[in-house]
Amino acid sequence: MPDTPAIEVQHLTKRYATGHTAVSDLSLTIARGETVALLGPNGAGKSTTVEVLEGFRSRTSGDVRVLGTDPARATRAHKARVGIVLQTSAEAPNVTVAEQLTHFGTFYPRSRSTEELLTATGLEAQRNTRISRLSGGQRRRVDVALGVIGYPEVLFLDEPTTGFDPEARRQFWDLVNGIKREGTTILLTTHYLDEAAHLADRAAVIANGELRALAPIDELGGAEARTPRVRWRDDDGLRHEERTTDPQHLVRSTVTPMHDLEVIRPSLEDVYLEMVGADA
Ligand SMILES: Nc1ncnc2c1ncn2[C@@H]1O[C@H](COP(=O)(O)OP(=O)(O)OP(=O)(O)O)[C@@H](O)[C@H]1O
Repeated sequence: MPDTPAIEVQHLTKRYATGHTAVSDLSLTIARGETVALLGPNGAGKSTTVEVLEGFRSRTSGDVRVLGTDPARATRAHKARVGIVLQTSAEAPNVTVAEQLTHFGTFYPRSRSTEELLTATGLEAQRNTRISRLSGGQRRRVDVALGVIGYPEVLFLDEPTTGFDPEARRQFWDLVNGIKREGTTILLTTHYLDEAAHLADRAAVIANGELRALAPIDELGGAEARTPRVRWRDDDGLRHEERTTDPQHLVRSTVTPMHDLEVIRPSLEDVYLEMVGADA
């Protein structure tokens, strides 16, 4: 059924045994081939949501489908269509990179060759290196190689570049963009807004277990949130602030002196922080 959305979440609620509601009435639909970034402060409910979608966690109520299947009732055939890159890696430390990739390939009905994966992840030079000897960034690449080994139609990436240096992060983005171009649907959890801006078609902002926004990154918060602000002090030292799409006009048409004049264009971070408010 190619018309089925890749991911469909309707009114998902998860209440833990502690009584804490981690996710509350969350609904979102992700089309096939789309990359969506899940953003939100610590404790917002991102991991809980993703774990329900991965089939690792039960839900209290609501309907969830991944490739048309309820992950709570997933068969082996369904699991083979989904790639998961968790925050913590599960590789065997004493085998080499090539051995690990070849071994995992046997778990899938159709798998990428070890050579293709080594090239795609830039790990050719480490093919005979034991996993325990890899740097954190190299290990993360192995994680991703294992996540995409079975040609997944949906890929879950949970904070994939935490701890990366800026260059490694850029290389990793190239890798993910390549996977994206193959038509893979990606749900990416990240705390880096620049990562979301580079990789995602849309971002879902979650705070306090609730979906606050789901929109293309450059439309998050709506036009109002992106309207520039003009700030100044008058002769008496009083502060003024106005939002306007035409700061030049405002400045020209103000007849009284404007001191400490500033024009502030809200950044993605400003828009995000305003959206998550006191939860950040
Ligand atoms: N097993 C659990 N039992 C009880 N409460 C939990 C459990 N796991 C998570 N929580 C709580 O549910 C809320 C949401 O947690 P979750 O891990 O989904 O947030 P998150 O958005 O992924 O946060 P982070 O960005 O820190 O990873 C938090 O208040 C957390 O303390």
